[in-house]
Amino acid sequence: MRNVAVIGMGHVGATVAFTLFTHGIVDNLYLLDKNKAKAEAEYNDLRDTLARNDYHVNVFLGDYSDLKNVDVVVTSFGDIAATVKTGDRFGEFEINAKNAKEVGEKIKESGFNGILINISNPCDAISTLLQETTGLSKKQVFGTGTFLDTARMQRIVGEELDEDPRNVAGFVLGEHGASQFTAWSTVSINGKSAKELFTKEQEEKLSAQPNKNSMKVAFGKGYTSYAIATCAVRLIQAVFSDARLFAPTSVYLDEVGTYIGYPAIIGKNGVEKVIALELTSEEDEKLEESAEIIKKHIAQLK
Ligand SMILES: NC(=O)c1ccc[n+]([C@@H]2O[C@H](COP(=O)([O-])OP(=O)(O)OC[C@H]3O[C@@H](n4cnc5c(N)ncnc54)[C@H](O)[C@@H]3O)[C@@H](O)[C@H]2O)c1
Repeated sequence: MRNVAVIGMGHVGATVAFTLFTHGIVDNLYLLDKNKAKAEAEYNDLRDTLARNDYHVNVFLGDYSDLKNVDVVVTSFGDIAATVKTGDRFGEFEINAKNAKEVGEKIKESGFNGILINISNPCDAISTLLQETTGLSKKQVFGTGTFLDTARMQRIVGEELDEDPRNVAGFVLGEHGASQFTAWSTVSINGKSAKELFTKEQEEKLSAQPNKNSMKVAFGKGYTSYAIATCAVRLIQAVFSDARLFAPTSVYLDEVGTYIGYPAIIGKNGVEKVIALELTSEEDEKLEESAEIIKKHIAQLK
C-alpha cells in the first residue's frame, strides 16, 4: 500500500493531493492542516470525486497519529501571501520556521519513519529545520529545491530554440530563491551543449528568467501550484517505484554544509546518493555564495 500524508492543504498541498488522487499514485491519502475547516473541505471535495475518478483512493481527514503508518509525508504548510507581498521566499521564513518546529515535533512524536519531501519556503532552510526537528536522517528528508526552477529553465531554453522542454538537459542549482543560477556547463539540447548554442550574453539573459517567471505567476494568481505539484508528485513516484531519478532537489551537500539545490538520485530510501558535478570555477563560486545566503538566514534564527 502506498500511503501519503500532505501537511498544509493550501493551493499547493491541495493540488498535490488532487494529482495523486486523479493519477492513482496513492492508496491511502491523509490530509492535514492546522485550519481544520480547510482540510475538511478538501477532504469532502476529493470524496465527491470518487464516483468519477479512474482509481479508487482511500482519503482521510488526517491526524498526526496516522503518520506512523505513512510512507511519504509532503510538507506544504505556509502563508503564500507573505512571499507574494515581499517578492522573496525569505518573506515566509519567520512564519515557516515556527511551523517547521511545530510540525516537525509532531512528526517526530508520531513515530513516522518514512520519507519527508518538503515544499514549504524558503525551501532549503525549511528542509534543514525539518530534518533537524524530526531527527530523521538526511537521506529521508529532502526538498523539491531547484527541481522546479530547472523545469522552468528547460521551458525557457526550449522556447528559445523552439524545442520541447523535455529535450533540454541540465540544472539550475543553489537556493530555491533569488541566488539560484543556471549551471550552463551542465546544459545541453538534443545532445548539443549550451556553449555551442548561446553566447555568454544570451546565457545571462536566460539565467534570470526562471526566478522572474515564477514571481510573475505568483503575482498574477497570488500563488503557484501546477508546476510545483507536478514536481512533488514526480518525486513521490520516484520513491514509490524506486526509480533512482536523477533530479536536482534540496539535499544536504557536505561540501557547502547546508541543504541546497543539487542533483541527487531519488529512490525508495529518499536521497540514495548525491551526485558530484564537475562545475566551472565560476559555478562553484556561485554555489558557495548561494549556500552562504541560506546558512546566514538559518544562523540568524538561532
Ligand atoms: N518549493 C517550491 O518550489 C514552492 C512552490 C510554490 C509554493 N511553495 C511554498 O509552499 C507553501 C504552500 O504554498 P500555498 O500557496 O499552498 O500556501 P497557502 O497559504 O495557500 O497554504 C498554506 C496552508 O498551510 C496551512 N498551515 C499553515 N501553518 C500550518 C501548520 N503549522 N500546520 C499545518 N498546516 C499549516 C495553512 O492553514 C494553509 O492552508 C508556501 O510556503 C509556499 O511558499 C514552494
